[in-house]
Amino acid sequence: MTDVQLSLKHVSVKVMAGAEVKTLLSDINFDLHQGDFVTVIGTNGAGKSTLFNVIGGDLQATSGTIELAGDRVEKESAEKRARHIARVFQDPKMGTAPRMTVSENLALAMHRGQRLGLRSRALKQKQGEFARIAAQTGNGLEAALDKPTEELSGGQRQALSLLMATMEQPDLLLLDEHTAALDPHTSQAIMTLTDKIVTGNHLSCLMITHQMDDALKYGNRLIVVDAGKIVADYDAAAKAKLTNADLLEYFA
Ligand SMILES: Nc1ncnc2c1ncn2[C@@H]1O[C@H](COP(=O)(O)OP(=O)(O)OP(=O)(O)O)[C@@H](O)[C@H]1O
Repeated sequence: MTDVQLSLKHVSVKVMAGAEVKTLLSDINFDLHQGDFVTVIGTNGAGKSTLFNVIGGDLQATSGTIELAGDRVEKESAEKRARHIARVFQDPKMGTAPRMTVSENLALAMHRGQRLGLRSRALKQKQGEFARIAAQTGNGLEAALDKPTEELSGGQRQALSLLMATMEQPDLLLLDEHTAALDPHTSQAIMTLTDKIVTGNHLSCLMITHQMDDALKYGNRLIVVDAGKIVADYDAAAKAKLTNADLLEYFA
């Protein structure tokens, strides 16, 4: 576990807010190693999503460098960085094409970039494989392969987003409060699936969550973002000793 998969050095993001310069991220230094599963917590407005946006290229760093899977990417567009990064958002509607069926969505995600084709014969040939993949979710997705995703439950749709995001082993997986819109039971089911996929495939992953129990339970490292800075970084051993109450102090 020594390969650095993501490295941010002196990354700052400043934007103009009216006549004033607003600092969104300030001198972020952070290395993520291959297979690290890091939970990210912090108050509303702390800069967690901004951190994901600057890693993903939706926001450009004002200064500093970002290295991803050995490539310098801080000047690259979000589209170019997408070859390395998969992201799952809070809204289950964001990750799938609503009018397309589950099978069609899986076909689009398969072989990232090289589309499998959406002709019915090609899809039929893959039904067995799609059913096997969908069955991992444990929520009946395999019985809904021919349904448009807009007819799925939020939990099924988010499970599909997660499967699609991770199908081709991204260099980096960004989970942006991906269980926040789900009921507690469904949220836990998606977290169980997330853990299975991330740890089972040894993926490098950053996961933002407001659920302190999940921040403690999952992953091998925990970081705290506050006012645009990483103010705490707990490795697996330190994280194992943390309690819910310790984390809540960051929100006092
Ligand atoms: N493009 C932008 N221009 C100006 N301000 C921005 C921009 N993007 C984010 N901000 C501001 O930066 C701060 C950090 O926002 P961010 O969304 O990263 O917080 P967060 O930690 O993800 O919060 P939450 O937990 O509420 O999702 C906020 O004050 C937000 O309004």
